[in-house]
Amino acid sequence: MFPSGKWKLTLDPKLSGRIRLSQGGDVDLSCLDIVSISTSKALLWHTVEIRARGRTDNLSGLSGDASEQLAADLHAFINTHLFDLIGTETDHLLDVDARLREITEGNRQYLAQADLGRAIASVPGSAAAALSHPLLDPQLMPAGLKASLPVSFAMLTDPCVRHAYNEAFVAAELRKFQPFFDDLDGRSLSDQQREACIRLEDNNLLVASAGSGKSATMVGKVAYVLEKQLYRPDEILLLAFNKSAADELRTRIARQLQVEESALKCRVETFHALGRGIIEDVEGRPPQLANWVDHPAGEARAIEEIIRSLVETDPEFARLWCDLLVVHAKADIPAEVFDTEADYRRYVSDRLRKGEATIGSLAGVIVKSLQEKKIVNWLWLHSVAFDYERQIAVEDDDGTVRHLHPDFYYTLTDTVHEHFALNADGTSPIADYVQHAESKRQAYHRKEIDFFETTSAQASSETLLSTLEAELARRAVPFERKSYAEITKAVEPVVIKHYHKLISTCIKHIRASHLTLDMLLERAGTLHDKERAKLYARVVWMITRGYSQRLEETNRIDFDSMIADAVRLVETGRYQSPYSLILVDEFQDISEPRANLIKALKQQKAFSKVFAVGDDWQSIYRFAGSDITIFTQFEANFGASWQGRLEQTYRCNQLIAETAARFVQRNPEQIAKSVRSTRPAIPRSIRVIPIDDERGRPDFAQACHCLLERLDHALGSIAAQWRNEPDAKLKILVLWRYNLLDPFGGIPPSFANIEVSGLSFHRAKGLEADYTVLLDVSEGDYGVPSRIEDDELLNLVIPRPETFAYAEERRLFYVALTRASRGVYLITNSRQPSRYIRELCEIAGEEVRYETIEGSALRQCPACLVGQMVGKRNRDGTVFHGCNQFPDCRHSEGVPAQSSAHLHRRA
Ligand SMILES: Nc1ncnc2c1ncn2[C@@H]1O[C@H](COP(=O)(O)OP(=O)(O)OP(=O)(O)O)[C@@H](O)[C@H]1O
Repeated sequence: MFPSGKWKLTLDPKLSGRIRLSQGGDVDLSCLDIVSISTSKALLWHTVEIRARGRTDNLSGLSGDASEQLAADLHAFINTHLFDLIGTETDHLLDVDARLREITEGNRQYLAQADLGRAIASVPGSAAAALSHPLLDPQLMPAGLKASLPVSFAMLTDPCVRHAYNEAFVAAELRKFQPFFDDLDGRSLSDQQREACIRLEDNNLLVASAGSGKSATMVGKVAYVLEKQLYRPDEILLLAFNKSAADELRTRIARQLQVEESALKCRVETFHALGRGIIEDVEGRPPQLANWVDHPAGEARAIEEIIRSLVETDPEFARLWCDLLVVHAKADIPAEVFDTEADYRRYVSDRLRKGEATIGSLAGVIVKSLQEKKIVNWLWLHSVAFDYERQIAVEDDDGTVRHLHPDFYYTLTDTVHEHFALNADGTSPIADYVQHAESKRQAYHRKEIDFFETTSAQASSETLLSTLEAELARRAVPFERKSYAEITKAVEPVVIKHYHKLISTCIKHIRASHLTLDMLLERAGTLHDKERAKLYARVVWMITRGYSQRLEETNRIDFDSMIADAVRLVETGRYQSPYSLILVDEFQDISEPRANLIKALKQQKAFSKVFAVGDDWQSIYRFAGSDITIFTQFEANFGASWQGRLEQTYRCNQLIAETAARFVQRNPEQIAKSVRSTRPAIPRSIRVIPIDDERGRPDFAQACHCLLERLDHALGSIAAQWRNEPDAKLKILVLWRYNLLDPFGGIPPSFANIEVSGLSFHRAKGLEADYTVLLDVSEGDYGVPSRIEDDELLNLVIPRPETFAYAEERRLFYVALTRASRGVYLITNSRQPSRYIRELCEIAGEEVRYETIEGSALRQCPACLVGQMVGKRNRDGTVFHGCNQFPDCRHSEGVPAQSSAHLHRRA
């Protein structure tokens, strides 16, 4: 299972400052050439990565402890050699002393280890090389050696001395550069922004929060280092997540530096453009990218074509893929995994709801459980004729006639099939169920009805469908599998689309991490729905093979291969990086290949620095291959670092900022931050508008239009309070989880006082408005949180799966909540309000206002927090108030407590 095969590492002092790596042949790496040692976790094991000048080696197949130990041993071995060099090669130590004193005198600049290294690297001799080595660890230095060095060396050997120097430097610099920061990028920077501009350790991570001015800080940092002449403009690289972000950053930097954009010498790029540029630079022509790379829909189309050709040429694949679509469209998650029974019931009912990808309903049947659905879909797939819950009259011993409704009745052979909720030991989680099952068995037996049963235990042990098939085959029931065309016509397009998206993500991970089928199958065994996971593992493995073949045959590469090629060119030294300061925006969305490119650039150019800015609360691209742990475990990836915070938000008022922050931090895995707003809390600026759903789904589009009319009117009437220019309008963002909710058909209406735009939660990232309207904040597969996105299959390929339920959906909702400065409107299906609304109410209490679309206050249920108290009438005509979420919430007022449930039921 180890992709890179066996390896052996020899750390032997007799090798005179070299380590020997045997991996096929022997290679001796000089300790002086090694620039970094890091550990990372792949799917099943940990890896130690050794980066040396011109090469990178990965030692994989280690346990977590073993990788830590090996990294520590390597680190110690290299340092022992460095100390030997410093202790024995003393000729140039006085020169080093002079350089150190020169650089520290007059507190002219922030001093990172790299700056000291850069200063003394020009001194000849190995002692200076050892002292400027990036892995030099003063804590390991023998006390005797430390004491023998000149006083100035304390900057190198005593972290406290350098720290104290830098603290004093930052304080002085804040004073000195006050006028500079007072007017930067059109605003006065906060203290935290200023400090982030000044700090320049070897590795820097700025942990921000929504609306905290990350872009202003990046602009400020570039302006500051250029003002100080610490770098030339062409030594600075800024990496943005997408083209529009790169364009905006470029414009703002050029404006700040007062140069034409075309004359800007700092590079502001996307990863895509950077990778392409590196390859073009070395090879003299741009990389030959697959034709789907530049089109968002192109990749899905390519995957679709690969699937189609596999279906035509490989019967095994066709069988697996169809089973996946029809029988295993969604995971069967056991009840124990859900927080409450109500959650589980909702989950099951969502998956069974008519018209939602249920082959079962196409077969004319609405079933009661997910396992029954699996059976129905299997029967449909094999064209087996059956009746669901057909009524059968059975006479008991005493002559009374009972009517039974067996789950399945096979008309061709008059066979009855019951699917019992029984455990492997014959017990059942449902009271009296065992007796009930037994009485059914006996009744069929008495009436000599041909009968067989399946059980929940078989579903868990993956033998349900094989048992069903064997029982039917024994009775010579004919099977005829539906054609691929029939299947794709019957399966809802969203199911296919969902699989395409999942497959696309998995292909990236499988190729980037060289995952094998065995590894995927091993992971599949750890998921809840193992049968589905194993099936999917085989399917995605075959598609990945087809995908790689297609690239090879056409001599093309995809985006990740392009980045990997660029990394190779950097690591082997064929590309010489000009960048000494690399700034990375939206670092929370970084993927492994992109992180590798940053590391390669950083390691190649000696003494270069990385400044990454991001907000782990806004990491929303796990589907596109991002790995949040590169951010949360920054030091393990990049080495010792300074980590700063931006905790002041300039956007949301304090109520929204604080509520959203507490909401997202309910996931303990998110980094803890305190968020303060520069805008005071606007009371009740979070509003919930429940919409009734009398005829099927509530009409969110109509509700949205009514609300916009109302806002336009209301804001127009107080225009004097906010209008600063005659034509000014307030900005309203209408946001939705899925594009099918777009109430404007792509063209938002225009109003006198408000400027409306609409887009998905994902696309709203980075945008801001005065008010936001969030549509369909309801429970459901396509609701908030979206259940469909949280497919456990993603955990087959993600190195460190998240354990907190709907972690990414929570962050996405946080992004949506934090776009507004003045107010957020949450429009919800009154029958299925999102659990997230309840959480906001728990956090903000009375500050969340329930109202009608016209703006009249509604009375929120104090018990469940998501329902409203509505007037109800008893049979005797007396009136009481009860929660409209009955029976999920039984709260009522105005009736004696003991009889309230009873009255509700009648009401
Ligand atoms: N020092 C400052 N003083 C006043 N306003 C500021 C300051 N810094 C940033 N802002 C403003 O705060 C708002 C948010 O800034 P920006 O868009 O850079 O934040 P962000 O951290 O990138 O937000 P998000 O991550 O939510 O997209 C902008 O309107 C910006 O002009």
